[in-house]
Amino acid sequence: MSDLILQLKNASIFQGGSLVLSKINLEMNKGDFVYLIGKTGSGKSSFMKTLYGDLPLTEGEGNIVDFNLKTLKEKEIPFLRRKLGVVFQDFKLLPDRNITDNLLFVLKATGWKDKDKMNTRVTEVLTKVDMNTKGFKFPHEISGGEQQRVAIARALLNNPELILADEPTGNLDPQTSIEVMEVLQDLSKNGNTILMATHDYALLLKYPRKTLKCDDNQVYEVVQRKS
Ligand SMILES: Nc1ncnc2c1ncn2[C@@H]1O[C@H](COP(=O)(O)OP(=O)(O)OP(=O)(O)O)[C@@H](O)[C@H]1O
Repeated sequence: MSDLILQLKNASIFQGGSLVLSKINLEMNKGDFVYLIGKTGSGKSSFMKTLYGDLPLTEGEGNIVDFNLKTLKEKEIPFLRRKLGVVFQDFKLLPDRNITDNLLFVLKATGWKDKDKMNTRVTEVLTKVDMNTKGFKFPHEISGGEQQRVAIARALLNNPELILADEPTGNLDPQTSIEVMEVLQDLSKNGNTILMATHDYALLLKYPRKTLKCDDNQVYEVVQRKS
């Protein structure tokens, strides 16, 4: 099996007919961690949306976890999403049920049937983010950082081949951002592949990794200087 998880060749991204990003070229292999940075409105979210099938790719080529983004059909999108773990800035937990039920809901929706296996899987992912003792709590009863850790656990449920994190620390204070970042770093050390959009430069300095910048409709690699 190839280690290539994501490949974009001259991929251009449009919103409402306007060019947002032109001719992106990118390869990500299993285990890579890549940052996507850029000012507000520079196209980070549009880039992410294209990768999880929310925005069609109309120009250039794109392959992600064995799906062709150019020919992706509406009915294939749920199957693409099952191979991706998507984490958003605003956590997107269901407010009307506790943490365990939030995760069980996703397992049910993605075809899991065996109750014991489902409970085991929920325990496994909550343990990875150190939230296993809080499964009975409702989202409003835990902090923002804890909610984001649960959202990461939810993204891990189906063993995704690629984690797409769109400003995962955008709503968190600096200390809590570091706690969430430590979780992502641990996942990366354990072989997970992660693309993270952020505008938090403090995190880039603390955890230097390959960095792509969206600016002036282009995406280019930024080389961080070691001080
Ligand atoms: N649904 C839409 N229809 C039309 N234009 C859009 C739409 N969504 C975003 N845009 C435009 O596309 C450009 C890129 O927006 P995008 O949200 O991808 O940027 P971003 O870098 O993620 O910004 P932010 O950090 O604020 O989320 C902006 O000019 C924005 O106004």
